[in-house]
Amino acid sequence: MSTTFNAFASGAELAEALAERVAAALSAGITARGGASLAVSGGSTPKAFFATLSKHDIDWPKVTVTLVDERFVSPDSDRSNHRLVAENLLQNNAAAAHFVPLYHPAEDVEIAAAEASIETAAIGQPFDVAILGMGGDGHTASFFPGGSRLSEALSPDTPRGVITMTAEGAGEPRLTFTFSALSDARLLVLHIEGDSKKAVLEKAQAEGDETDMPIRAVLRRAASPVEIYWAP
Ligand SMILES: O=C1O[C@H](COP(=O)(O)O)[C@@H](O)[C@H](O)[C@H]1O
Repeated sequence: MSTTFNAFASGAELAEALAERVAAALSAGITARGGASLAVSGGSTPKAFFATLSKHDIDWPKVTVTLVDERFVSPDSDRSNHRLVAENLLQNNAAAAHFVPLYHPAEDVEIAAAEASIETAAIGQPFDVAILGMGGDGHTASFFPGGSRLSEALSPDTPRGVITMTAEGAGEPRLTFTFSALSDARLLVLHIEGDSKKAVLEKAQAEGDETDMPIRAVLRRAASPVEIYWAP
């Protein structure tokens, strides 16, 4: 599928433009289907974008927000993507949105993933918007190089849903939507910042094995066009 590269002079300019793009896509989804869905990434990159989007005038009660991936940690952990979203996105006007977490306080991560799959199945699919990030190792969502269930997560034969992942570079066990659940989002964005991430992207765009840099699966065979948003 195609990719487009949108470069901005600063993270603040990127946040404004991306929030504008996402707000328009969510409003279009609400007009067309009565509600809209937004799956967002965690990590350090999206904070400014979240803060900007949270102030947009959207019919937020009709928006369902979930996470692309999550660590198996409770929402009070500073490693929690749920916490990041609660503190930065579900604020201001966006406080009225409906949030569906991936983490559940289950006995183990497999049970949490099963519960997350059931609850997120109620969100209309495909997602109206999915915002992916990318780590310095070329992971996206929790598709980590060397991940315990990487080939299953990336396989087009694996249905939509949430599965577990463990990997050396991942820290805690992870919960992640499968490739099938993310790659056909009506608006599919890869949001990265910094020169080092641009270099990682360029490496991913060159030849090489998908499992070495799982972002390649998205760049090469996502069902939807990938809009890359980058700032230094
Ligand atoms: O582990 C994660 O990392 C990636 C990238 O995070 P960043 O801190 O380098 O921006 C993120 O997209 C993913 O959601 C998160 O769980």
